[in-house]
Amino acid sequence: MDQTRLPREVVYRECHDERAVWEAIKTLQVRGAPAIGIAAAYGVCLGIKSAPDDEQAFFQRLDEVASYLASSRPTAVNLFWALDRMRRRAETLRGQPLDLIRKALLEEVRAIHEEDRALCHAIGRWGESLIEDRSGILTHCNAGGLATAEYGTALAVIYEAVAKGKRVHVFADETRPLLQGARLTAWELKAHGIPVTLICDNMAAEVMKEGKVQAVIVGADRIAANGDTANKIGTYGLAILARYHRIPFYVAAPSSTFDLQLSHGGLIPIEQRDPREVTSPFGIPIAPEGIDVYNPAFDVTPAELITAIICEKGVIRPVNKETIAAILGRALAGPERAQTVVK
Ligand SMILES: CSC[C@@H](O)[C@@H](O)C(=O)COP(=O)(O)O
Repeated sequence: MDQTRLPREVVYRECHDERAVWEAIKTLQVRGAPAIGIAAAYGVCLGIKSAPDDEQAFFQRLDEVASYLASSRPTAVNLFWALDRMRRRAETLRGQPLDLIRKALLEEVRAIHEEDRALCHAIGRWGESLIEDRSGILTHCNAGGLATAEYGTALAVIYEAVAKGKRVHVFADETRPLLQGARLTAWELKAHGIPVTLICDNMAAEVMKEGKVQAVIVGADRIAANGDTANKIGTYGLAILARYHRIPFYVAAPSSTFDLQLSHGGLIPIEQRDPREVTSPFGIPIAPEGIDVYNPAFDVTPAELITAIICEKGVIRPVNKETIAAILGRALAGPERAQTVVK
């Protein structure tokens, strides 16, 4: 689904080669950390369709395609995680017929896709226990079904709480500059019949002060080993506001969003985007021509401001490198750590 067309129209776009997938990721037609990982992994399958019949040239092409897709966006680690997983799967099959490797890679991406669905539902089940009946919940950007295989991360917690009969009211931050909250989260929640009120980003403090918010739940693009979390720009500010108002601040993300190679959030690469997203959102000029613009797409919330991280394996609380390592069940320097293609 081309997310840039929402909420006005639901349009599906077919990608027939890796370039189309790269462009769809870059331009946010497909967006959200898990979703871009899944899309990129499908892009690998498209890119090796016409790879040469010689094994060495095949693997070289596979490397080129994976590196190319990894250059589409820098912050969400799920992208690199999914591409690494595809490359590792291919490596285990060296020496086998190339058609068998192609088939195995398609099976691998289908497994990644299916697993993400299951992970999101598990996140919802763990997170639901943190939500009280009659809660106001504030969320930022879109961490819903649109951003994942299905159900979402932050929104999975809300869907599950509602499924359990809890009465919730969601406040969706509009999420400047690209309005993922207004265009996507408001649309998605409304479609699911969840009560939702759209607010401008600069209204969050007031809404909290008025006692309308009992929890903040957001997704994540990359979580460092100590729990520092990169998510859509504006998330850090919300965490500070939540701390001041004594409101719990939760991050919901699958284990593929953790980057245990990075000891702290200062090492997370932050995507800088086109200034025109700020000066001419959706093609409408709103600022003087030639004005200087700073447009980081993400910020990093320090672990100390995060009440808990909800992942598919459980609730990590307090958030620090020991609790993260314990719940994720792998040593910080273990052999399974991601081999990032490009950062
Ligand atoms: C489950 S999606 C989590 C994050 O990827 C989401 O909160 C976010 O920041 C997405 O940013 P975007 O630039 O729209 O891809």
